[in-house]
Amino acid sequence: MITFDQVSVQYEDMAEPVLRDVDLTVEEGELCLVVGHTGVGKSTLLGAVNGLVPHFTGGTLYGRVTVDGRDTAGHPPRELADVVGVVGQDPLDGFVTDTVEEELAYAMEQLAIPPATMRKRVEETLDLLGLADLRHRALYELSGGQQQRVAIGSVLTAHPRVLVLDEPTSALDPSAAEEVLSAVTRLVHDLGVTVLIAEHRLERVVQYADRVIHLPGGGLVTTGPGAEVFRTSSIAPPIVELGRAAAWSPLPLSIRDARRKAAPLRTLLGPEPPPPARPGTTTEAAPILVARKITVSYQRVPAVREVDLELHGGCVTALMGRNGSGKSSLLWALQGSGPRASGTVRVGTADGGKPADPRELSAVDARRLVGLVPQTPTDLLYLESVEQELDQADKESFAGGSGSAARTVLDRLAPGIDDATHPRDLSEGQKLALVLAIQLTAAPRVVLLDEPTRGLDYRAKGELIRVVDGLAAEGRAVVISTHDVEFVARAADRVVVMAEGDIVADGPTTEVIVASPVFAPQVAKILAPLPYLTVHQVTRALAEGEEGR
Ligand SMILES: Nc1ncnc2c1ncn2[C@@H]1O[C@H](COP(=O)(O)OP(=O)(O)OP(=O)(O)O)[C@@H](O)[C@H]1O
Ligand SMILES: Nc1ncnc2c1ncn2[C@@H]1O[C@H](COP(=O)(O)OP(=O)(O)OP(=O)(O)O)[C@@H](O)[C@H]1O
Repeated sequence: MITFDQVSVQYEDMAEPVLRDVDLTVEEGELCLVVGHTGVGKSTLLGAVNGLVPHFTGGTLYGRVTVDGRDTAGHPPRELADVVGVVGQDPLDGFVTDTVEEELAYAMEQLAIPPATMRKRVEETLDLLGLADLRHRALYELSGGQQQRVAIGSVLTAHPRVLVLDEPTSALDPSAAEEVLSAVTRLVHDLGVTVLIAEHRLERVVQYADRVIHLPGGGLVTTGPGAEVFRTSSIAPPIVELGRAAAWSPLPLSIRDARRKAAPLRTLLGPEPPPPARPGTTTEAAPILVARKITVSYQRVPAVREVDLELHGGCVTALMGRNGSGKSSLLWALQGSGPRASGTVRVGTADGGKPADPRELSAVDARRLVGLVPQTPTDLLYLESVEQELDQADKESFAGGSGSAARTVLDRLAPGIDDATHPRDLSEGQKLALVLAIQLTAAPRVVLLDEPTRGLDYRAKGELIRVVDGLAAEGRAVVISTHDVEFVARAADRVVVMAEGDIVADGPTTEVIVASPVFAPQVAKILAPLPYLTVHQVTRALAEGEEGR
């Protein structure tokens, strides 16, 4: 269905080609998972399938890509739209109409599908993706996850024979992600649709993949069954890390298979409580931020309802909850620039002065109290090069800055980004790393991160955890709004769960997520009822057990 014949892609300002002499065949009805580190070329590979690369991205494509027999060199994306449906990383980028219903119908209109069929498919898709209540909503009024659902729905309605999904679940809550992926799997099994998915949260997708396409770097592409590729790959979901640590063979890729193999491991770990998942930072007694009765409404519809929240220095809090439950709205209200219908926010200053409401300060002063990295980080990038962005951040931080603080953070999160690169040309993960670096340079006392792990690979997430640990150790309060349960298991001391604008759970991470069918990480599911969250806890417990003998 898809063939790559000696394909190389070279972008103008890069020394090396992103893809080099790639040969690849994807059969009809196959679901292939595309994996690789940030910036390695996954989006480029996917973009070549519908001609987006190089028709829209620039650069040069050598060799030949065909889809359903059509050569993409001679067919721009528009002429492939009846065969290939594409969902890109940023849903807003792809929207062409104004409302949910219009967007779901748009692709079908272009293909001149009869109105009665269109109606039926729109209704089916609204139900499938839980969008029925939002059908008349303007797209820009939706939460990030709701937008991603629409983007996926608008492609599914056209019933393409090839689906190309670039991180389709990055903004979805865990249940929505599962629903979308099982719907896609149904299309594969029942209709023979061919699917390519690039995804960093492998824990969500490995069990659905027929085959894994691995980009190890250097423009190379290798493929094989998941159980083989993950035996040695440098990126692996927790289930694979656990399987490797326990020497399970063949490597299980579903929770069910892993649980079957895990009985001896459970016995070995025994009844003792696991070692802590995180290095305990000492939490300060007095809160840095106190929010009381925060309410946020849009056109009088409440998104956040009278929420009370206290944030302590040294503590990392994860903010979780379904798409549209009010997480982003709460963060922006705390930071001061978002709408707040009522309620108060008080943030203590570093010098022990009178607590202030960030909403009442100048933007620069507010940013030293509360920093927020938004869900679409590109909103904060407006200069011409990476170097200019970093310099600007250093200038706005402490008294002028030394000119290298922002670069240091960036290099930890995503090494090797050239100063001269235009921020627009960075991969999604690289953009996020840049914005994080810029915000963290101002060293605010309260750091709010909205979905920071979108587009980050495991290595970058590990770095982000170290950065976050560092912030907590310096006595800052950190809040991370996220759907990434594996990240929460490793990064958070406390979990706050929102539902329909209210806080419905608040407690230590282990207590809140271990027994939750939605929020439990893979290790917890595999080892239940033992309260383990991370592979690291398991390997440490095993090592301590060895020493004890
Ligand atoms: N239009 C472009 N012009 C110049 N360079 C580009 C362009 N698009 C991507 N690149 C560069 O090519 C490399 C591969 O980018 P690509 O987006 O394919 O990576 P990726 O594996 O999808 O990354 P991520 O996991 O972060 O999405 C990156 O170094 C990126 O900076
Ligand atoms: N500008 C707006 N106008 C109208 N409604 C809005 C607007 N922004 C958000 N909403 C609605 O408010 C509710 C809360 O949105 P919010 O973005 O805070 O949710 P969230 O928990 O961050 O979601 P996600 O996990 O999908 O990012 C949602 O139902 C959303 O549709």
